[in-house]
This record gives sequence, C-alpha cells and structure tokens, in this order.
Amino acid sequence: MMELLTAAQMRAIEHEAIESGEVTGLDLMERAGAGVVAAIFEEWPELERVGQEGGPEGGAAPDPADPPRGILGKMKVLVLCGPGNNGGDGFVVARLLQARGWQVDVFLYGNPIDLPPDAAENYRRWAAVGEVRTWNDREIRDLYEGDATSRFLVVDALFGTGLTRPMPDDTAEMWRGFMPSPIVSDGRDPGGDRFVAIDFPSGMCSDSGKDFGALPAHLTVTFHAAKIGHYMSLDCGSYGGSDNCGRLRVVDIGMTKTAAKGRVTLVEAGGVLGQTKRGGHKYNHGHALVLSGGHGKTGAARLAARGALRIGAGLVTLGSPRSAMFENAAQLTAIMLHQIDGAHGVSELLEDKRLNAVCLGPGLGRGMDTQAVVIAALKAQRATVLDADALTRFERNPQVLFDLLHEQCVLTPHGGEFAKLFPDLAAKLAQRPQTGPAYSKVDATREAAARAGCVVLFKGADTVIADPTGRCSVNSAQYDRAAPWLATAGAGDVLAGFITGLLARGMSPKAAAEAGAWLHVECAREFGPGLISEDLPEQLPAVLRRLERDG
Ligand SMILES: NC(=O)C1=CN([C@@H]2O[C@H](COP(=O)(O)OP(=O)(O)OC[C@H]3O[C@@H](n4cnc5c(N)ncnc54)[C@H](O)[C@@H]3O)[C@@H](O)[C@H]2O)[C@@H](O)CC1
Ligand SMILES: Nc1ncnc2c1ncn2[C@@H]1O[C@H](COP(=O)(O)OP(=O)(O)O)[C@@H](O)[C@H]1O
Ligand SMILES: [K+]
Repeated sequence: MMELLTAAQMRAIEHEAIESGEVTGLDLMERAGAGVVAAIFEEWPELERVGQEGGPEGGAAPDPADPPRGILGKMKVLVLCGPGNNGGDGFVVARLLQARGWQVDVFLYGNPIDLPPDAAENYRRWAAVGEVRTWNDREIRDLYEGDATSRFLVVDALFGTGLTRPMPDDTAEMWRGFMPSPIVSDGRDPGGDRFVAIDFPSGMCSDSGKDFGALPAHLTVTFHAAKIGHYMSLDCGSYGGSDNCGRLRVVDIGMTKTAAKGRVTLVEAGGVLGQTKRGGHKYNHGHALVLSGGHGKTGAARLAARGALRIGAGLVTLGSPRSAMFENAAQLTAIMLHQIDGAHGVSELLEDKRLNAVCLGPGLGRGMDTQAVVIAALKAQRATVLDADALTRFERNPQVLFDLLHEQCVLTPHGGEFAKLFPDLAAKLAQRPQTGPAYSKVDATREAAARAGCVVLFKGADTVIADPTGRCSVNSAQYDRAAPWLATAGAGDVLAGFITGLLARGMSPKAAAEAGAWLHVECAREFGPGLISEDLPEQLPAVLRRLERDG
C-alpha cells in the first residue's frame, strides 16, 4: 500500500529514523542525492554516457557521428541550491555528477552560514571540488542563454517540503525565462534541456500541490514516499497541481517507518483485486436499483445501470417514471425496468429487501420531485450512491440532506457539485494561499465526509475519497495513469453505477468507492483517446480479466 505523506509526517519519520540510530541526517542526504542521480539516468539512459569513456564529455561536443539520443550539443549541469536541506541535496547531486565527468555550475540562493548542518556539510564538500556562486539572476540567465551550443540539465534544489510562503519574485521570473517549451504532463521528450526537481518543483506546496510560484519540471524525484501535493491536480479552483512535476519517481533512502496517524493512501490494483473477485449465484451478488429521470432525460441513468451490471451486480432494475417507460424499454435488455412514480413509488418498491443498493442522481432532474424521491430512498436505509441532481437539488439547504445521510451512503460530487453542498470548504480550497502548508483537496474532502456523515468521493484527475472517521485515499488519473479523455459527458454517471454495483455486491462504501474509481480509470485507459461514456462499462471484462490474471 503506497502512502502519501504530508511534510510534517515526512519530518517525523526522518526524525524517528535518526533518533533510533538507524541512520544519520547526512546519510539520508547522501542517499537522496545519489537517488536523484540514479533517477536521472533511469529516466534518460542516454545521459549516462556523458562524461564517460567512449561517450561525450560534459562540456565537450559529442561525436557528431554517434550523438547520444536527444542530445544535440554539449551537455552541462546547472544546480540551483536553496537555503535549506533541499539545497543540501543539490550540493550532493553536483558533487556526484562532477565526479562522473560532467561540467557543473552551482548557484546558492541564501547565505552559506545560515545553511542547516547537513546542508552546510555538503556545501563544504562541494566547495572543496567546485565553486559555489552567489545567486545572481542575471548571471544565471547569461550562463544559460549565452550558450546556444549546449544543452542543460537544470537541477532545482531551491525549496522542497520546507516551502512556507510564495516564491521570491526573482527566482520565479528567472525560471520562466528558462523554460524552453511548455512542460507536458507526461514529461516525455523534453527536447534537449532537462529540468529536474529535487523532492518538489520549488514553489509547490508539498501538502496541497498549490502554487506559490512553482517552477515546473520534466522529472521530479522524491524520497521514501510520495507526498500528497505530488498527487493534487489543477481542478476545482485549487492553484498548482501535479502537472508541475512532469514525471514522478520515488527513491528509497532506507527508512522503514510509515506515518503514525492521519495517513492517506493511494488506491492501487492490489487493494481492488480482493474486492472484485467473482463467483457464486446472481442472487448472491445483490440487486441494484437505479432511478431514471423523466422523458428525454433517461440516458444518464441507463449509463449508470449498465455500469452497475457490468461490474457484477447480480440484477439491476431501472426505476422509471411512467413518462419515460417506452423510451427506457426501447433501449434495455439485460437490465430490468420497473415503473415508479414519485416518492411514494420509491418507498413501496424498497419494501422489497432484495433491492440492496440504490443509485440516485444521474438525470434525475431538478424538479420538486427529486428532493422527495431522494428523501424517500434515504429513509429506506439502503447502500446508496448520490450523484448529480440528487446533490445539487439540496443546494439551498444541504443540512436537510446531511440529516438523512447514513453510513451506507456515498456522495460523488465533482467540483461544482461539491461547491453547492459545501460552499465554505470549496471557497477555502479555491483561495490563493499566502502561507503553507496550504488547505488541500484532502483536507476539504475529509471535512465534507465528517459533515455529511458518510463517504465522500470528490472527483477529478485526483479523486479524493474520505470517510467520516478521516480515513482517506486518492485515486490518481495522473502520471502513468493519466486519462484526460475521461472528462467526457456521462463518465460520472458510469462511475456512480460502478460504485452502486459494487455496493450491491456487498462491499463497504469506502471500498466500493475506491474500487469503482480505480476501475473507472482503468477502463478509460483500456479504451484510450476517443472514449465516450458508453464505452466505459464495455471495457470492464478486459480490465477485470487482466486484474485476475496479474493478481
Ligand atoms: N525530511 C527528510 O526525511 C529528508 C529531507 N531531505 C531534503 O530536505 C528538504 C526539506 O528541507 P528543509 O526542511 O530544510 O526545507 P527546504 O530546503 O525545502 O527549505 C527551507 C528553507 O527555505 C526557506 N523558505 C521557505 N519558503 C521560502 C520562500 N518562499 N522564499 C524564501 N525562502 C523560503 C525557509 O526559511 C528555510 O530556510 C526536502 O525537500 C528534501 O529535499 C533529504 O535530504 C532527504 C531526507
Ligand atoms: N482530467 C481528468 N483526468 C482523469 N479523469 C478525469 C479528468 N477530469 C474528470 N475526470 C473524471 O471524469 C468523470 C467526470 O464526471 P462528471 O464531472 O460527473 O461528469 P458527467 O456529469 O458528465 O458524468 C469523473 O470520474 C472524474 O473524476
Ligand atoms: K526543489
């Protein structure tokens, strides 16, 4: 299980490791620097030959007949060190790369006498073999821009988890002047110059991913475990985001501890597998009820119903108002259809205890009736997913909804829906922060779940899932799992159906939300670009087969 840490948790783990005598701070810094160098060569194996026998020297032109792939001229390293331990890591990287034959220039932002002890020691070790230049915006620009024949490996060791306020203007300005091209989120093909961030792109809040004037990178190398900020995206009004990291690598620096409390985990295949095993009889797999909107507004509910059936609910019934019966009947086969009119009809149908999971919201409409239908369904105390209109219909008085929600419920808002139910939390999240660690989507989702008294799944490329006790996870559609084509009409309806289907099969609300969200992204990746929401449930057989085979 992969943990996502806050800066404070990381510091506590480091402190414990040092206190126990397991390791010294200097050891950790050396391992961190060595890990960055190793990660650079793993990311760009062609750079390994720079400065080595038979390869181009750092600073010398490579053999034109055999240039390392992607390197057009000379290759130099520019290390930008900051006033804390992130800067200390930078001095280690400078020393190790120079020892490999690279030409290395180092600038320090800050005063050497103020460096913390381990960083100061690595400053001295570097100063014994190379020059430390005092930060000078102009000199750095001149060095970089005045050399048209070289390609640069720029190492950002300015600030890491210790960033607590907006970036100094001169550093942010200077970096923007550097950037050869907009950095794309997969970090591939940087086109010559490579920008590597140690631990975090400087200017990015490690707890929230928010932007204090971030310096984007092609590759970010972090230590021991990823931090929450690495996995927070740009959406829902929060500034910053994982796009600044480029590609992310986590390097082991030999610490064994995990966060003591308040941990956040990343949703991964292993956790999902145990939950999705098939077998048994259809009546053991539950019976999901999805409520449809009226005439002309039925597509969303059918998408959800299809999702619920494909993910393994034994039976799925679509509850449809009379006005939409023909429309629904014309398009359903394996899914059963039942006429339900209004809240009374819902209460009556849910007297049948075999219906054990309910999906409310997709296409339900914003009329008076929706509120009454939702209230009736919640009173029946079934495992219930509430999405879309079932959430926004309570915008004027969310407390009415919160009073009825119970621990078998899952709310699945996107940013807009979240803001309607939790306007104060959304406003806090949208604020441009002045100090760190900043309020994050994890904080907002946890608060929302506590207030609602049930699981809240806050959608996005960084879907956050929290329960009322504070247990929290992130389902990421970033880095190697990026699926931007999932932002398509109806994708959320399918997700609501997936979670409902898993609830029908008896999973707990948090596990169903996690597995549903994880499979949703897998389905999107299975299909690839061009995806429309109808395609999502149809990818499940292949995804589930792969999961079982690889598990
Ligand atoms: N915690 C750990 O276990 C390890 C930490 N290591 C490194 O240590 C880093 C954390 O070191 P620190 O806690 O010293 O923090 P940083 O090096 O990230 O920065 C702290 C320094 O920057 C200053 N500062 C913060 N925001 C600023 C701003 N906007 N403008 C100007 N100055 C600002 C602070 O006053 C402080 O002097 C990590 O990111 C990582 O690179 C590694 O050496 C490996 C182990
Ligand atoms: N950039 C993105 N990358 C990956 N997934 C995304 C991205 N943007 C949105 N999603 C996902 O797509 C789905 C969209 O849901 P929603 O906003 O409710 O759309 P709709 O109401 O049209 O169904 C959610 O599961 C969300 O997490
Ligand atoms: K950094």
